[in-house]
Amino acid sequence: MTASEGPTVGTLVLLRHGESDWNAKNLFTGWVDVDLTAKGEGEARRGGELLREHSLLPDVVHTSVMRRAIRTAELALNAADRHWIAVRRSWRLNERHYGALQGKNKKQTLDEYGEEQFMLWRRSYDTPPPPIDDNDEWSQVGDPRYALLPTELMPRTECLKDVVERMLPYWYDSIVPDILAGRTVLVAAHGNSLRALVKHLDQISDEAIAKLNIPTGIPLRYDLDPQLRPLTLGGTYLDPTAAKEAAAAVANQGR
Ligand SMILES: O=C(O)[C@@H](CO)OP(=O)(O)O
Repeated sequence: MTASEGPTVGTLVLLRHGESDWNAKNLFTGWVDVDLTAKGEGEARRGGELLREHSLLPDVVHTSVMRRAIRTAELALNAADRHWIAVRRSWRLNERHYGALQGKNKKQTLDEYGEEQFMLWRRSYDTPPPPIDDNDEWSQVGDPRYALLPTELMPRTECLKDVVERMLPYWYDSIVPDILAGRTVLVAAHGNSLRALVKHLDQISDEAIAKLNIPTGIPLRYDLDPQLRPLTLGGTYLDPTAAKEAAAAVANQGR
């Protein structure tokens, strides 16, 4: 980690949702709107306690439009006694759309396609999985929450590059103004949408981002300078030991 000198303009806190039903079942999830497990609810509450213990109290929260992120934000903010802050949501913070892999078991996919193809789909920057069929039971076509989304923006699959491209307009238009106003901003989202944001913030190369995994439920703090560059590259997890272990577990999924 390197630190640069200079004034802080604002503080960003990234929080990946707690364990979901499909994390527990080891299934590719993407845009499927699964709920938190009891363990995931506990992780979300613990995330909020960490915020309180570190006096890191959000003024505003941005979430995806998916239940697991929305509920994580609510549970965490409740635990931090900040349940009353302003909330904004966008599909642009959604998890990466996992295409035809949605609903598939990660271990079975690894066994069927082999390590190289599995990791290409999971962690390469620019290789999306095959697109999901509109009639697939795990397709989001027809989901009312995307009714106003122009058809050409509705993904059928995404690689991380696609996520960076669809996430950045929301970052610049909605999150950055809150940061520049000096607010402490909580973003409650997903493993891959947060990897996309961290890639942008830390200017991580297309190759190196493959190795970065974000643990569930542990707040990651970024203090940003006026150019929105992190004062500490990689940010700071509020519980670094737990974060290291949990990130390694994410990396090993499927095995
Ligand atoms: O299934 C998913 O949508 C994601 C996050 O849970 O998984 P992965 O870490 O394999 O990209």
